[in-house]
Amino acid sequence: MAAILEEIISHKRIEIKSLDTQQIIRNRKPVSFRERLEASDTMAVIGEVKRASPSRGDININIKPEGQAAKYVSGGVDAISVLTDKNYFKGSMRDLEAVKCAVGVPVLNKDFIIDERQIDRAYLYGADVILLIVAALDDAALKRLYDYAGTYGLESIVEVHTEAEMERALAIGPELIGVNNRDLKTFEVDVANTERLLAKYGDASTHFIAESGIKTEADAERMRDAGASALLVGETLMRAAQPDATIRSLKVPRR
Ligand SMILES: O=P(O)(O)OC[C@@H](O)[C@@H](O)c1c[nH]c2ccccc12
Repeated sequence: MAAILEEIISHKRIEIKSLDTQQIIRNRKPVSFRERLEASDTMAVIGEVKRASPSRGDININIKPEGQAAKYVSGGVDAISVLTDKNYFKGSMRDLEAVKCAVGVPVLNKDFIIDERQIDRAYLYGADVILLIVAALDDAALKRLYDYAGTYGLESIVEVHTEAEMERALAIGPELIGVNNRDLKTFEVDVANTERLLAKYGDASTHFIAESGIKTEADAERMRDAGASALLVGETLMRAAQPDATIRSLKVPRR
């Protein structure tokens, strides 16, 4: 496993020790991102609320997440991702809750999920979608957490970076696969990673979401031509003077 990811996960193991097992009343039906994606005739865009990151340092730490989310919605965003990891990304579950209260589009809890209690918490704070990072989980845990999220009606984006991870992801038959263009070992970002992986696996009956390093309309077209039907965009939107205009430019027509 990549060095930084390893460090984040070992910190996460300590952090989750203080999470309680709780009886959760399952009276909320999550909003489907997959349905929205399937109904869209343009590239779907997931806008991310990301205050900081280990590779970029502080990006926009004093942002009001609900205000940023409202700008994304006015640009026609299809979902909003909220980084909730505190230590490395300066986010929180309160950021997620604030966004959920402010918007109607599906909300993704972006974190390093290794335990069922984090999924309980995601549901409790209003998430509709969670992220499962293949590189952070063994096959049994990946399957177990994927199925557990499903019991809440939460959708999972299963994230891969390499061919080996793609094979492991496809083995559980997920509806949504995120292809990360960022190498968590070197922090290098290369949108050609999605092109390489989808050239080989693009025929699989799943939706592919291109993640990281997407800046321009030309990038969006490249990801579309590679076979992605959605984009996950963080830094570009967090730094944009007008995130709504940027989102509009990324929602390129589907093939
Ligand atoms: O800011 P960018 O380059 O647009 O990237 C967004 C998103 O892909 C990135 O934040 C991300 C992808 N996978 C993750 C896993 C954990 C934390 C963060 C991420």
